Amino acid sequence: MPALSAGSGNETGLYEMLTALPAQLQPHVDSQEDLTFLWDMFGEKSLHSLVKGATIKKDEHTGAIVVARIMRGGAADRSGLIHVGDELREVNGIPVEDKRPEEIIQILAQSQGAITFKIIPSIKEDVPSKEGKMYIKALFDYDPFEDKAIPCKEAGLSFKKGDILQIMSQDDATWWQAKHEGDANPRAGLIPSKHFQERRFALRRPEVLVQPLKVSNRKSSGFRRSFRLSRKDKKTNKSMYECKKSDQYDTADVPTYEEVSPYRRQNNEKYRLVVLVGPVGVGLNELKRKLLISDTQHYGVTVPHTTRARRSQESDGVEYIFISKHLFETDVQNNKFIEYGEYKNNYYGTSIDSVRSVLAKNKVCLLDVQPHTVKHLRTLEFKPFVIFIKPPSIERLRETRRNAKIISSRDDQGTAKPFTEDDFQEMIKSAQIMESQYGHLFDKIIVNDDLTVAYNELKATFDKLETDTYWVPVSWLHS
Ligand SMILES: Nc1ncnc2c1ncn2[C@@H]1O[C@H](COP(=O)(O)OP(=O)(O)OP(=O)(O)O)[C@@H](O)[C@H]1O
Repeated sequence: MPALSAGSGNETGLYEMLTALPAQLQPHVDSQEDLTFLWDMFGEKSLHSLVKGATIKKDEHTGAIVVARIMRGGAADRSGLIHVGDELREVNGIPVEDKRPEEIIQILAQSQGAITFKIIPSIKEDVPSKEGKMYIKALFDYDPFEDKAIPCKEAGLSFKKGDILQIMSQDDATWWQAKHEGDANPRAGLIPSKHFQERRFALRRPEVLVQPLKVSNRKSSGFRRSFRLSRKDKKTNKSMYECKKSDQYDTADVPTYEEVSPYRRQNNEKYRLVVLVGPVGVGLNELKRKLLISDTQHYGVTVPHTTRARRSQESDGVEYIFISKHLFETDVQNNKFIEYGEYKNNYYGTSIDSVRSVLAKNKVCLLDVQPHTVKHLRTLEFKPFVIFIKPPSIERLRETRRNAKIISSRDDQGTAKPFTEDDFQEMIKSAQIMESQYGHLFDKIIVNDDLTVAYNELKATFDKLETDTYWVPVSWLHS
């Protein structure tokens, strides 16, 4: 650890901080905002690892060189000797008050052996915080080296969508400090705060986020056997299943971070709802069917509602729940449907109660919906686990789907037809849009290339879901 010794005697509160080994410098750190450089120190206990410790800046008003930021868990933080706002007076006996930060870099770069810092502590007391107890799930990819706003790129923490981060400090409203969950390295890195990132996304949104899920002008998209139904009505080219029309565009959603907590299902709890999402024809029904027949006692699916007349071979509550148009419309008004739509002058829909009834039988409910409805299902009651079934490359689609058939609304009878090249292209395009627009809601992505491989992966995912611990939104854990 850096040693602390008395200052020059007559200056009360003046520190000298000694580091045991030469400092490692970051001479090419960009000088952005008001921050100028980052110094690194070796602690006695980590002689072989470079530990980034703190950043400094020139105070705009006083011109003093002050400590701008202490990286949580780094050597400076663990030494407990320096704090944000402390003034740096000397480096190796050389006064730095009138120096520019770049010149201080030079002094440090030329230093050999132990480095002595002379620091005047700031008067401000550290406010105790609940640091290190908050976890967030990142909903976007972040690379500090691509970020023009970050005050110090080297101090940044890169992460990928879906990573779990432990928040170490929220003292700064713009730049939080965080580390990857489970990372043995105690030092935190800078990440944009939620508020700051939301503002940036909001400014960028026109190109990046608002991309309606409209694939082409072709009126394809089959009538789904599962009553996910078609994406668009054949004649009107309108989505048949809609909760709220505006949801399709999700302009209000700016995915940045979500606070999460670990959750493991207890034996006496209901199963988590499993939501399957994917483009038309990707094989959702096929995978769902295989799961269902693998254990009919364990897996279940919802029974859809319809206003069409019951056929002689059908039973109410088996193929469909048959209800009147009036009742259906009342239920729509009362938000009873997760999705609903109109096909050939009849309504079809999946009700929230139909999901509840599967779960009440102590079964795993397999539900496939359009991705924009997922956010309505993300509740404490359902704790949904969302699986995106993704198509493989177009070459693999051509190879694997040679004998497969798609039910297309281009055919009024809803009969199955072999896949066309257009079907493949639309499937891939639609999957890309789904992933870019809703990828932050997916807990798992399974590529349906070889059916058996995809099924085995799906089955393994289900098995783990029942026993393993997962990060879920904190709001799901407290009623
Ligand atoms: N991995 C695969 N390899 C080969 N054929 C597949 C594969 N997955 C699914 N299929 C076949 O592709 C066709 C479409 O699959 P499926 O009906 O399950 O798609 P879907 O996504 O549920 O679409 P829809 O909701 O329109 O029915 C079926 O003939 C199915 O057997």
